[in-house]
Amino acid sequence: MQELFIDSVTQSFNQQAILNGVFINCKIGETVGLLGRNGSGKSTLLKIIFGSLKADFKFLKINDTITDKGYLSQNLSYLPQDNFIPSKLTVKKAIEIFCNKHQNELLKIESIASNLNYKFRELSGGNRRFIEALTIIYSDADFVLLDEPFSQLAPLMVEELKRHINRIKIHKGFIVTDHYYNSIINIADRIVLLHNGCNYHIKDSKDLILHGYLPEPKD
Ligand SMILES: Nc1ncnc2c1ncn2[C@@H]1O[C@H](COP(=O)(O)OP(=O)(O)OP(=O)(O)O)[C@@H](O)[C@H]1O
Repeated sequence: MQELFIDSVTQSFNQQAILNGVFINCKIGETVGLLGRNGSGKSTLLKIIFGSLKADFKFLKINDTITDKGYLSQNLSYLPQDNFIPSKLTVKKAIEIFCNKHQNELLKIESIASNLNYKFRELSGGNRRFIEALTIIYSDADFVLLDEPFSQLAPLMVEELKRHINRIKIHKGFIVTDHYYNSIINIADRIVLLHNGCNYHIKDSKDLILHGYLPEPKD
C-alpha cells in the first residue's frame, strides 16, 4: 500500500517525555494536518519521520517497507522550520536537484520563473520561504513533510501555496503543520492533534477546544 505509517513514537529530552507512543499515517492523495500547542512535539515528530533526529523508539514504514530513516527511502521530502537550501545556490540549481518529475509545472509558476537566476541569499525572507516550500512540494518524493510552510508568507502567498498543495496532492501524501490553523483546517483532509505526548484524531473545532488547542468561546 502507498502509505507513510509511523507508530509507537517515543521521545524524551532531559527525562521529559515529549512523545509517548504517537501514531500518524498518510496516504497518497491525502493531506494530513498536524496541530498542537508550542512545544507539543510537532517538529520533533517530523524530524523523527525524516530521520534527522533519532527517536528513543519508533516503527516507521514507507510503502510497506520498514525504514530506519525516512530520507533513506528516497521517497520522502521535508521542509524544516528554518531555511535549508544553501544560500549560494540559485533557484534554477535547486530545482534541478530536487524536482525532475514535476519540473515543467514548477517552471510555469511566476515567482519561480522570474527568480530562476537568483541565489537564495538574494531573495527576500518571504520569497525564499515560498520558493523553498514550492521546491519541496513539487519534489520527486511521494510523501512530503511541511513544517510551518505558511510562516513568513503574506496572505496572497499563503493562498497560492495552498493551491499548489491541492493541485499536486493527487500524486502525493502531505503531512503539514503550522500555527495558521485555519489554513491547515482548510487544506487538510483530516487533522491530528498532538497534546500531552499523545495523538488525537480531530473531528471538528469542538475537539480542538476540548483538547485545549483553541480557547473556549466567550459568551
Ligand atoms: N534537541 C533538543 N534538546 C532538548 N529539548 C528539545 C530538543 N528539541 C526539542 N526539544 C524540546 O521538545 C519539545 C518539543 O519541541 P518541538 O520543537 O518539537 O515542538 P513544536 O510542537 O514543534 O513547537 P512550536 O510550535 O513552538 O514550533 C520542546 O519542549 C522543546 O524544548
